[in-house]
Amino acid sequence: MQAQSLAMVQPQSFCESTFLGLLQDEIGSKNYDSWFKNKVSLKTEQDELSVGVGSPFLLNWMQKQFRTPLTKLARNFLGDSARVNFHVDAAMLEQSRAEHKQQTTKPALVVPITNTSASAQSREENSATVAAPRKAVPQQGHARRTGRKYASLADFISGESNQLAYTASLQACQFPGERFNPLYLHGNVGLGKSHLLEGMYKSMRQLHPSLNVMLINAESFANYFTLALRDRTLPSFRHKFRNVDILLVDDIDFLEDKKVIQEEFLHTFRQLDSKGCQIVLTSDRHPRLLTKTSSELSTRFLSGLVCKIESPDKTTREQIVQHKAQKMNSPLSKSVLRFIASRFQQNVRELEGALNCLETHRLMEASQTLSVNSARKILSDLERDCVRIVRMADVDSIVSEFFGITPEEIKSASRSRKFSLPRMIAIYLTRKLTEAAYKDIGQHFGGRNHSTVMSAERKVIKSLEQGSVFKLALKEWPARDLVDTLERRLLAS
Ligand SMILES: Nc1ncnc2c1ncn2[C@@H]1O[C@H](COP(=O)(O)OP(=O)(O)OP(=O)(O)O)[C@@H](O)[C@H]1O
Repeated sequence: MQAQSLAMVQPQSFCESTFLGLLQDEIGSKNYDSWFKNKVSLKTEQDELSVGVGSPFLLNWMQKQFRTPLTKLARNFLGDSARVNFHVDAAMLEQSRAEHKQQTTKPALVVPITNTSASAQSREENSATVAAPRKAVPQQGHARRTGRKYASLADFISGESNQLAYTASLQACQFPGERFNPLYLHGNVGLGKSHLLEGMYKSMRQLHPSLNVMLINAESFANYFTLALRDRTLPSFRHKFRNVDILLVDDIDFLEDKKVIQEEFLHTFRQLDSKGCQIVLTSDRHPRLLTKTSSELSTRFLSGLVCKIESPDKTTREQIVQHKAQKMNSPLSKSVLRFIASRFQQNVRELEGALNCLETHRLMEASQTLSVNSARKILSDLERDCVRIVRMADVDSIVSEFFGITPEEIKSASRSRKFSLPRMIAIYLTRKLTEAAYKDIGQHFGGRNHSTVMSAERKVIKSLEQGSVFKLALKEWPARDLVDTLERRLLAS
């Protein structure tokens, strides 16, 4: 479209493309491309121009930044009384959510589970990741790329918190099936388990192009299995999964409580294991904490190397943030990056979120950099929105569900270990995650006194400090893993 100068335009009937062309001239192509191109909807009614945007967050920003040029321009079309109003456009909101979801879903390739013999396909075609077929019905024919870029091991920052997992991953890539089999990586959310798995996938395919490497998440495995059952294509399903050379499975905890699928996975596991194929699994918890997984399967997970990934220490966090900022070409200063690393300590996804947030603000302000004070202000807003409130009743239900007892039994007078261990842990978690005082906690847990509550709390702290194991009947759980798992569930509930 020919650019027209804003000043030259006389009141005329509204034409969206002309309006947008003029807007581009007015605010500059960069701003136009960033905030308007395919990102807004326009409607006019009498002297009002309605601008629809894709999120509530954008709404404020657009009002602040662009009301003046939009109003000025709208007057040329709608007359001197022209007004501009902004709203969140439901369709655009939906679309931006869908796009965001697409960008953040992990799987990349769809492997066909068909009746055609997998042996007819080349090994190269078989090396693939498998997407959860929630909507997409598996395609007939060859594996299809969806354009996802895999994380690479070169971008993984190693430090004390993940050194063992990182080294073991490198070893598994170099010597698949020879060193640690299975390799089981576990840790809290956002600590890099999927990153390592994808990195291994990429590296294994480069190092061993003749091997058939499969990366899949457990949910996809379950979905494909269900489809194969429905479509009576179990033989080809089994052929596909039991004929790989390397199997990398993300989020194996997804199979908890899914007996039939666990059974199927066990057979796949056994078959691959018997051939010495490398298997790598990731999970949010230690194999012993997979309480709803058959012991046959969970003991197999324990039979190789189990590595825990911890939250990164300060130095590693700083290195991660710097590395990510560099990859984004962000000019944020070292002090701002260090500030991010000091503020978000639990998981790397949060670090990334904070970095993205600050970088977006910087872009919106069209400034070269950002001061630590502005970063502090922006991130406190972000943190305030993320606070989760845990109630005592939440602790009751999460802890009792884990131990297979009722909330009433936790609060009962019984001193049996079956109830006293869950009670002790529930008291510790209540003290840690709620604002409740000892007296109120005691009251809540069956009218116990202040010193009983303090003593329960102290016992758990001691077990955590000593790295002890909690024993109940025939089961054993590393104290730290058990408490972390319950805490994570509570914070996610
Ligand atoms: N050590 C690291 N170095 C560089 N990036 C990291 C590191 N750890 C995590 N990340 C990044 O943090 C983000 C979250 O990591 P990832 O998705 O692998 O976490 P996860 O442990 O699989 O979490 P979940 O259990 O929620 O799936 C990713 O973008 C990943 O690249």
